[in-house]
This record gives sequence, C-alpha cells and structure tokens, in this order.
Amino acid sequence: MAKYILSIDQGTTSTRAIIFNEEGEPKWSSQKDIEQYFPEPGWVEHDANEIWLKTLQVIANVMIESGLEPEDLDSIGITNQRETTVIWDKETGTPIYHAVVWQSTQTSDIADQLKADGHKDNIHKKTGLIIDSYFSATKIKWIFDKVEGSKERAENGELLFGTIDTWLLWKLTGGKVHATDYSNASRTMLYNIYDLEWDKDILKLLDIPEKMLPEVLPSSGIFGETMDAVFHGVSVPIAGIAGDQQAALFGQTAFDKGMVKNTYGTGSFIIMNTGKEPIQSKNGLLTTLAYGLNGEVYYALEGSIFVAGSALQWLRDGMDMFRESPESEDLALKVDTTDGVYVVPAFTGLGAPYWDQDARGSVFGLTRGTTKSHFVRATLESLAYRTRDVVDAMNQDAGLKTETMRVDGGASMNDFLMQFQADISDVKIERSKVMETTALGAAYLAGLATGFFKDQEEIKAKWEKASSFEPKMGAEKREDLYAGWQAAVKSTQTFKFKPKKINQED
Ligand SMILES: Nc1ncnc2c1ncn2[C@@H]1O[C@H](COP(=O)(O)OP(=O)(O)O)[C@@H](O)[C@H]1O
Ligand SMILES: O=P(O)(O)OC[C@H](O)CO
Repeated sequence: MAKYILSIDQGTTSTRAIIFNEEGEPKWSSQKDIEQYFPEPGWVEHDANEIWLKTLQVIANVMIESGLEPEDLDSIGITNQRETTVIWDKETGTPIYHAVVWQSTQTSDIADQLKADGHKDNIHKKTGLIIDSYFSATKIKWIFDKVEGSKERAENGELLFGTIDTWLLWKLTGGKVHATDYSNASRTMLYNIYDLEWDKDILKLLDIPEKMLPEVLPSSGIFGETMDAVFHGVSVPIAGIAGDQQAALFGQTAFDKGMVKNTYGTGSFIIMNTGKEPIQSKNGLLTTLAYGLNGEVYYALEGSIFVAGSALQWLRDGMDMFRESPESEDLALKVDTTDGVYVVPAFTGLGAPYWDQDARGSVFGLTRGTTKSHFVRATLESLAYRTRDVVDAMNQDAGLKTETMRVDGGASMNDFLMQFQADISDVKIERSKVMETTALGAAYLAGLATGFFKDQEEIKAKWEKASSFEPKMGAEKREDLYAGWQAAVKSTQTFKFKPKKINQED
C-alpha cells in the first residue's frame, strides 16, 4: 500500500495541509485563511488558538478529500511563518497574548534601545542577525511588559515560548513535546548559531528565562507523535520541521553551496545555501541556519524583504485597483515603462540590506500623465528591484555572481514580474513545477527521517522546471532604471515624519 506524507504549511495569511506522494507530487490540499489583527498602525497580530484550530480543520479536510486512512500516512512535516511569537500557559495551553507576527513593528522601541546601548555587533556576531523588531526576542520582552506578572510566571516555569512550529508541535502532541528545529531557533535572535545553543548573555540582557524556551533539534528527525485526538487513536510521527523560507530552499532542492531561491509570498525571502560554512555578511544580509540534517548543520545567507505580494494586496484591497492579484500583470503590460514612476512599498520599514524599521512607503516621479497602469507596473517592479538589492549584496558577500535563481510563491506566477526580475538583476529565473515548495521541503525533511525518501540525491532528481526567464535587457538601460530605484530608496529613508496623535479639540 502506497504511503504519503502530510505537510502542514502555516503561513502568514493562511494555513494549508498538503498530502505528497512518493514522487514529491502534491496530491490533495486544503487551505484556510487566518484573521489578521492590526490593533495599531504597524502592529500585526494573530490568534494562536485560531491557528491551531484551523490547522486541525485543514488536516481533517484533506484527509476526507483524499479518502486516505491515518495509517496511510508515513509522517508529518511542519513548516511555518517564522519569528512570530506565542507565549502560553503550560498547564492550560492558553496563549497569554495574541501571537505577535514577524511583520509587526510594535517592538521597534525595544530594538532601538538595544542598538543605542551598543549591542549591535555582539548580537550579530552570535546570532547572525541584525537587531530588528522582526525577530522573536524583542517580541517576548514586549509581551512580558504588556501582560502583568508574565515574566514572573515564566521564571516560575509556568509559561512556554514558541514560534508557530513549536506551538503546533506542542498542540499536536497533546502538550508532550516542546521543541523547535535549528532553522526556526536561528530566527529568534536568542540562539547562538555557531555554538548551537541558546545564548545566555542575550537571554540575560533581555531578561528571558531559558526554561521557557524549546529544545532545539535537527530539522529532519522524529520530534514526537500525534496525540490520539488528531487521528482517532492512530499516532503519526512528526518527523520534519523547518521555517518556511528554509523549507522552500529544501523543497527547491537547492542543496549545493551557492544555490539561490526566492519565494515571492506576502514578503520575499532570498536565500543562498552556503553549506557547512557560515558567511558573515558585510552587506546587510543575515547569516542563518538553513537546516540540520544527518548530524550536520547547514548555513545560509538570507535577504528578507518584508513587503512583496502584500503590495499587490494593498493595490487590490486598499486602493481598489483590481479585483484579483493576477490582473496586475495585464495592467502592467498596458504600458511599456513606468515613465519614471517608482513605488517603494516600505509599509513596515525596509528589511535587507537597509534595515530601516522607521522607513514608510513612498511614490516618486508622478506626472499628470501617470495612470493606474504605471502605478501597478511600478509596484510590481519594486518587488524585482528589492530582490536585486539583495542579490547584489549576496554576490558581494559570497564573492560570486549568481547566475540562476529558483523561484516560487504566489507572485512568482506573474510572468511580467519574472521577466523584469531576470532583466533587472541579470539572472536567469527558473520557476519550479511544484509551486508548493515550502510544504514540499517539510515533507522531504520528514521523509528523509523515516526512510520514506532514501537520500538527497533521490530528492534532487525529482526537481522539475516549469518555465524559465532569461535576461534580455541591455546593461545601460538596466543600470539606468536601477539608479532611479536607488534614488527613490534614498529619498524614502530621509522622510521620517511621524504624525503626532493630536485630539480634535487641541
Ligand atoms: N499573479 C500574481 N501577481 C502578483 N502577485 C500575486 C499573483 N498571485 C498571487 N500574488 C500575491 O502572492 C501572495 C500570496 O502568495 P503565497 O505564496 O500564498 O503567500 P504567503 O505564503 O505569504 O501567504 C499574495 O500577497 C498575492 O497578492
Ligand atoms: O508566511 P510567509 O510565506 O509570508 O513567510 C513569512 C516568513 O517566514 C517571515 O520570516
């Protein structure tokens, strides 16, 4: 009887359950959107209980749709939006506050203070990260400040911390397993990626008790088994966990040193596999753990871009420019150029390589002749310009020129964007046949642990290209357009006006 792997992909906007067969093909899937809470400008929160319940629902739905029995499942892989922080009561399993989402800037004051106190270099040296509200560390501290008595309760061992993988693993195992994998731990800004342990100095600095942190395990390995309630008494091993961007790298089978992938989802995350050797970036990139496998850890260079597909959602929902994101392609192609219009969608600050959490979105070069098409085209182009910012930095750090980039994620379906990406970054773009590379990566990690997949060579042979885009633009035009983008980013960074909160009577 053929067996299958169930992958849970808990992303920023939705939760998916996908069942893969032995060929690594997605056979059945179920998806549910996640409610987004914006309590104040710049804040983004999720309800961790909703995430858990929707995860259970998509698992149930996909099992019903497939007609499979739990016994047909070899194992489960989990992949997740990274950095998003949950703190919950160990006894009751109740979160003490909403999950503070990776995009949220509500902890930027804490991050600023850390920088002002001179911790930048030390934290970078230990964690490979650049101090920012993006990572979990400041989010934990913020929840402690917000929820009265929570720090004391954490010190007493009553509370647990986890990123979304840890939260789901804990729930799926009925509160038995409190663990994470290397890739997720490396995004907390609390984990020493060289010594492979929670960093005592950083924990002390932020007053975070180590006893609330999960055990860190290899990404491929048996984490635990599902509790009886999930599959009516049948235990299924959870055998693979990785943060979604590292999972996508794995799903793209970018195992070799120097291979690069870009996932164009809500944000855009470019990762280069640097193998067993970590590269310390001199150009604003992150050094991060890619995955732990077969007793080894593998490192990566990452450029995190906070806004990508969400810029299209903004055009759709906030600006009413079209009804579905794919329509953006037709609109962009109605004009040959943006006629000098640049959109810098820095809605929640600028990530790599700028790391400017106070920057906000801007538009340049408007004329009386600017139309909706120019605006949409400029927004799509911004995704490609931001990627080029990162690829240039990556090339410098790694001392090479990236020739090919494997792409996935919702916005990578946009052919106009992919061609512009190839042109503006002078890189060949390869779109993989399986678009669910994130979920596939988690399935591969799980299947390697159980022997469902033999080895990485077997997996590598399964990767297939759906389409590719070759650079066609001349160097002079490319550099001229890019110079305009760089000027737009520079101007964006100099605009730091924050309106005061003024009462109407004042
Ligand atoms: N054809 C398209 N052109 C541009 N953007 C698109 C297109 N299709 C989807 N998107 C964008 O892709 C994003 C969804 O991609 P997905 O990979 O599901 O994201 P996530 O995993 O972050 O939730 C949305 O932000 C959407 O606006
Ligand atoms: O959920 P996604 O696909 O938007 O990915 C979010 C990233 O993991 C944040 O670091």
